[in-house]
Amino acid sequence: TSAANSQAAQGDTASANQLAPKDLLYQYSTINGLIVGVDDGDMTLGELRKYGSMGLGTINALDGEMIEMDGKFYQIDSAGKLHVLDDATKTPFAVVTNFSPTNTTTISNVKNFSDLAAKLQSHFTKKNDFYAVKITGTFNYVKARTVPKQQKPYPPLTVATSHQSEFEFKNVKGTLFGFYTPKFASGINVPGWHLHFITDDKTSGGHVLDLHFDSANAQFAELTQFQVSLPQNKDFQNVNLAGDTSKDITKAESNHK
Ligand SMILES: C[C@@H](O)[C@](C)(O)C(=O)O
Ligand SMILES: [Zn+2]
Repeated sequence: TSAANSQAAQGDTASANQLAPKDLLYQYSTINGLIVGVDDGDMTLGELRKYGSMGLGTINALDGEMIEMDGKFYQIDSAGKLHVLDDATKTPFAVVTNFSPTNTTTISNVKNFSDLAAKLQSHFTKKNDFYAVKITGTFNYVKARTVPKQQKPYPPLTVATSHQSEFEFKNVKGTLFGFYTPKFASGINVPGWHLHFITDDKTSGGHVLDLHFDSANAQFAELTQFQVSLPQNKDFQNVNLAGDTSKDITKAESNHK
């Protein structure tokens, strides 16, 4: 009947325009997948955008760092150069959200990464939610890395990151974006803070290893929904993901020097 058809049409329209909930953390694959070298995925960035407008990750063959800003995906390659990624690009690991910050604050006198983490956490009311944060401003110093493209058979992430390029930005205008994952989800995602960086002039950036700055603006979103899309390829489905990877995650994700 025409009523049923119009109802169905409305339904289709709604689903077509349906944005993922603003309190959802959506990820494709797990950090343990990358840790053991599952560096190819089947999720395209065009598909990933349906779940979030802001995010981070990498692209197939672990070819550099990826950051999503307002629905646009960027790669920072091992030379530290930024490229716009097209929707057909695939990712083996990405974390996104429809970023709708619920509160904004100024973060000041940040000495290093762990000081930033402590200052951010002081704004959290709940210890076991996920959070997204966007930090904008001029940073006195940002140290960021980019991983080089890997060849098959892909090595563990700790091996790939042992060949990473590191870049030091001084008095740089840019944006840090990333997520806080509670420790209980370690292995599915990176426990604590995982931040990527993009310069305002969109020429460079990377995975944040360390930083210090006088003052910047921070916007937070509390994420109470958590969705993991599990790759159905044999690479992911055949590996053992049950090991304790906490030491490897720390080694691969944090600053060494
Ligand atoms: C490419 C990697 O450096 C990644 C996914 O950003 C990470 O593990 O931090
Ligand atoms: Zn990263």
